[in-house]
Amino acid sequence: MDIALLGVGHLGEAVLAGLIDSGLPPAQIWATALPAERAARLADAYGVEVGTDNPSAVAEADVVIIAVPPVAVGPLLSAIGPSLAPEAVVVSLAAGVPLARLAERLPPGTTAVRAMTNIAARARRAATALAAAEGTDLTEIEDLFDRIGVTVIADESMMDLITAVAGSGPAFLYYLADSMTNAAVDGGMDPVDARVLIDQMLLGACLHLQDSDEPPAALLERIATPGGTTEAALASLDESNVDEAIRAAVAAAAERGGELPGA
Ligand SMILES: NC(=O)C1=CN([C@@H]2O[C@H](COP(=O)(O)OP(=O)(O)OC[C@H]3O[C@@H](n4cnc5c(N)ncnc54)[C@H](O)[C@@H]3O)[C@@H](O)[C@H]2O)C=CC1
Ligand SMILES: O=C(O)[C@@H]1CCC=N1
Repeated sequence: MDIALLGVGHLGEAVLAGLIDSGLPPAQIWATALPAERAARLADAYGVEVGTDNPSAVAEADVVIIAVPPVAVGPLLSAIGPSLAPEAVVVSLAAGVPLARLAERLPPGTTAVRAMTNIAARARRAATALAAAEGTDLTEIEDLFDRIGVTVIADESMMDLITAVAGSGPAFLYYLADSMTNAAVDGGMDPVDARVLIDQMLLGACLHLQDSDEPPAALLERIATPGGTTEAALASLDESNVDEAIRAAVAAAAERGGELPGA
């Protein structure tokens, strides 16, 4: 399968790195990035063809992955439309750009897919949701995204909410990591030790959560020894309405997905 990856920025580079790490031959990937100096740097770093000419990059591609900002999706699709192979599948990673909008800009009959993934693609631990018109065979695209993590098929009506929890989601954890690290360092902990311990705590907790069939609330109770330190922390979080704040943050991200220029 030949893949074009257009607009390799933060997310695109994570996807590129993950795909190559998964064993996808670099010769099967044609990427684009701007400006030309960035394209050259990426080509050196990953050993793939990286140029700035989108129509040339898609000419041989079976799958075209769009990783440009939402506002740039429409013009990009119009530019590549005439060069797309007749059976090409176009997968947009852009937040908030509906399938209908993709279809409007593509040649009639082109298969369009929305994929919401995240920055953990680099570590091949992305959480990806795919949405497409009813009846679309997503097997090949699912296999492709399975190389860089876990993939689910979703209804398009869920994509803004999925963007909030899966696409933006890692930022919520980095926010927590940042706050905890600052608290540890402010309390006198060595910054290197704080980083090592907090990274490992997050990784271990997430692996345990993924391994367990129990809901997060049940795992949380097991840490909270009656009358102990965790209870004190949880009471403080509740007093600050952190649950409400997280729900509001998810809602704000989802709402923004519906408002993005390009949507
Ligand atoms: N950053 C993330 O963690 C996530 C991002 N997304 C989506 O991925 C897309 C990219 O986001 P980021 O990587 O954060 O943005 P970014 O700004 O880091 O990357 C976009 C890249 O596209 C390039 N670009 C723009 N127009 C181009 C064109 N016509 N041809 C070639 N390259 C072009 C830009 O130079 C830039 O390097 C967005 O649509 C965003 O909604 C989705 C999920 C997670
Ligand atoms: O912040 C954004 O708009 C993109 C989409 C999800 C994560 N980053």
